Amino acid sequence: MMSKPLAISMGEPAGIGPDLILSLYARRVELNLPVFCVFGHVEFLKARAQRLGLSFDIVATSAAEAGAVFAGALPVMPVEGLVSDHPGKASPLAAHAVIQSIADAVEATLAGTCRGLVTAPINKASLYHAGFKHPGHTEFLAELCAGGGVQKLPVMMLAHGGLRAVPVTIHVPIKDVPRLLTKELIVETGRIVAHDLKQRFGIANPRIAIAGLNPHAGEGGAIGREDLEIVAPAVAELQFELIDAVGPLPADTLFYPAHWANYDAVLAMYHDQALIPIKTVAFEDAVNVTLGLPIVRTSPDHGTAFDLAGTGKGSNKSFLAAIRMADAMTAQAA
Ligand SMILES: NC(=O)C1=CN([C@@H]2O[C@H](COP(=O)(O)OP(=O)(O)OC[C@H]3O[C@@H](n4cnc5c(N)ncnc54)[C@H](O)[C@@H]3O)[C@@H](O)[C@H]2O)C=CC1
Ligand SMILES: NCC(=O)COP(=O)(O)O
Repeated sequence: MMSKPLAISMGEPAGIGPDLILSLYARRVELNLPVFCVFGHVEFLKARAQRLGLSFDIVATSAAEAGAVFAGALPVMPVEGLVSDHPGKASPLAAHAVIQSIADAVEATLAGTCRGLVTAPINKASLYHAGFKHPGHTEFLAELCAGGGVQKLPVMMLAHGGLRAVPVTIHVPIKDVPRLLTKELIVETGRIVAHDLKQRFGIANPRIAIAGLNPHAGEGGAIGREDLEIVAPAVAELQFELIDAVGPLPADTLFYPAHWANYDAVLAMYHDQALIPIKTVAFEDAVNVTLGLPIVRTSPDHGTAFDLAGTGKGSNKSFLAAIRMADAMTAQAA
């Protein structure tokens, strides 16, 4: 039986994502890549491949046929739109196709035609003209997966080996973090992380460290009261639910290797508190994985890298790691 493909959304056409998809496909045999299909614009992908000096067939097909096609040609689930090959120059005209490729890829994954989703980076600013209302994939995927019903809380996790960092608040202005950080949000995030580390990463009893919001986790209330009044009660609630959580711990020393090695995941209180440490130690290798959804979704940890798009000089290691992680997480459905 043909193995089910992973779905890959093409991402921002002016960015590095299409380059990495194409260059990885070119090395599919050497890298022993699992079957994947790209949700994207066929003529654009052909033009970018030509620009990069990559020569292989790119064919419009269906996800059901991807397994049969993959060895000889890159299978593409076509999206329509005005997508042109201008590396580094985002065009709002392409926005519709970029959004549609994500929506189609999610639909195919929810339907079980594809077994998991890997997204290439998007440039949100150029999507807003087309009505995109989300600060990132994470929030958009939660809406798509809800299908008009009640949305689940999507949880962002950046992972490399045993280092896993989760921002509790995600794409929000830093000034809003103290207001948005609630005991309920921390507890629900902790529950989802504990659940998905068990179910999707095979960790029987996940140990979760919870960072404080303030310097020194508030120093007993002297440097901000959120750690006493919000974070500590959330940790107590998680412990009451028999989740192995500790905190609030001072965030500045939490990512010292000998320290984080004691934990399977670190819950950080805001985006940069989680992402700066992991991107500093593992920018080329870390993977962004969304927890709490009915589908598996991974992506490289980096963005559109307009400065490198179309040059062939970008590293494809994080993208490769994202494919490998989605493959491993969905192996039972292959
Ligand atoms: N999952 C997604 O869709 C993501 C999208 N973005 C978007 O990407 C855009 C650009 O964001 P930036 O903060 O500039 O981050 P970026 O990751 O695109 O670039 C930051 C720096 O890292 C370098 N870099 C990035 N990827 C690389 C690679 N594969 N190999 C070698 N060097 C690489 C770039 O050349 C640049 O110097 C923004 O619109 C942002 O929203 C950012 C992160 C994730
Ligand atoms: N910095 C990571 C990031 O912004 C990725 O967001 P998303 O598009 O995966 O939600």
